[in-house]
Order: sequence, then structure tokens, then C-alpha cells
Amino acid sequence: MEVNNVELVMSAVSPTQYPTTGYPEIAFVGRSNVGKSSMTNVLINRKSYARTSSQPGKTQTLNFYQVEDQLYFVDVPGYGYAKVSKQEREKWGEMIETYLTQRETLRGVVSLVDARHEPTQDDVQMYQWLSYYDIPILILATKADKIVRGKWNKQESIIKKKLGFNKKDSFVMFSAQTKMGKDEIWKWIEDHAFGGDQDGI
Ligand SMILES: Nc1nc2c(ncn2[C@@H]2O[C@H](COP(=O)(O)OP(=O)(O)OP(=O)(O)O)[C@@H](O)[C@H]2O)c(=O)[nH]1
Ligand SMILES: [Mg+2]
Repeated sequence: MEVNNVELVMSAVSPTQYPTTGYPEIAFVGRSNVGKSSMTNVLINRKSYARTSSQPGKTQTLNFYQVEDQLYFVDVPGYGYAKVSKQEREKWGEMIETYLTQRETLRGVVSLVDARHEPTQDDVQMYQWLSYYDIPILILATKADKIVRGKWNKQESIIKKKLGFNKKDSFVMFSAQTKMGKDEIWKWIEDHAFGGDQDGI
């Protein structure tokens, strides 16, 4: 999709604040600092539209980005940030759970993991949880520019094994720096946001 117009239309913490337009939504989840905002910027061809930072845990709300008049990207605050209090973590959990389980217009989740490492327990939990709710998942192994090309296949195997990857889901190696994988992500997003075949309806 050629993107010209993107607008952050809402930073929400509860369902009453979600947009009511009814456009399909694709959510981005992953550990704090894994690269969600950087990926968003690559997808929409902007340098710094979604705020990126070296300080993890900055994004605290569900940020709805309206892309053209067609869909929303939902940047979900990162999990697994150690310095967040237990109370804040619980609040986060509730906000995410409510959104991911109750949002009717949600069409799929792009779940980001670090291409260099074995997924964390949080990554595994998130994947298993999304699978349980039957949400279509794209596992995106990002920061691939930080490992040599010769190791990509091995890392893919390690990541899939640890997650308990299900073949019905998708996997893409990505780098926000080189933009590798961008077209594949867009294809997945378009297939899921606009593909007519939802649950056989
Ligand atoms: N080399 C490299 N660095 C990346 C890549 N993606 C993100 N980064 C860097 O990783 C850091 C975190 O990126 P963000 O996009 O802010 O991460 P985030 O997941 O949005 O973080 P939170 O909003 O805190 O949850 C930044 O310093 C980015 O420049 C990538 O593909 N390659
Ligand atoms: Mg972010």
C-alpha cells in the first residue's frame, strides 16, 4: 500500500476511547525497545512519525494510527520492562487483554521479537496467548541487520522452536534499518485487513 496520510487519532487506555469508524485494525506487540515504533515508521515511509526512543517503556497507551481512510495500526505499549511497577504491569495487562480479546475490528497482530536472541518467556507467553484466542499472528524477527545473513535461517529455527510456532501463522525477518521485509509485512497486513475470507464468512 502506498501511504501518504497517517494520523495519530487516539491514545487510548479504555474501550470508550477506541475509534468508532470501524476500519480494520492491525496491532503491533512486543517487548519494550524491540522496535515497534521503528517498524511503524518504515511501513508508513516516515522517519520519526511514531516516536522511537532509547528509553524503553515510553509508550503507555494504545496508540491508534489511521492509515489513509482504510485501516488503523495500533501500537501497543511494550511488555517486559523491568523497571515498571507491579501495579503498572497489572494495569498494562488489563488494558491489553481487553483490547485484544474484545476488539471486533482487530484483524491480526504483528508480534515482534529480537532476531538476535531466543524469545523471552514474555514473548512465548504473548504468542501462546494470542494463539489461544485464535488471533492471526505475524512473527516479525526484527533488527536482522545486527546479525550476519548466514545466521538468519538458524535464528528463524531457534525462534520458532522456542515459541512453539504454528504453521498457520507467518514469519518474516525484518530490519528497520535496511527495510528488509517491508513488502512482506504489507502483504500480510493487506491480506488480513482486507482479505474477504474471515472465518469463512
Ligand atoms: N539496528 C537496528 N536498530 C533498531 C531496529 N529497530 C529498532 N531499532 C532501535 O531500537 C531502539 C528501540 O526502538 P523503538 O522502535 O523505539 O522500540 P519500541 O518497541 O517502539 O519501544 P517502546 O515504545 O518503548 O515499547 C531504538 O534505538 C531504535 O533505533 C532495527 O531494525 N535495526
Ligand atoms: Mg514505541
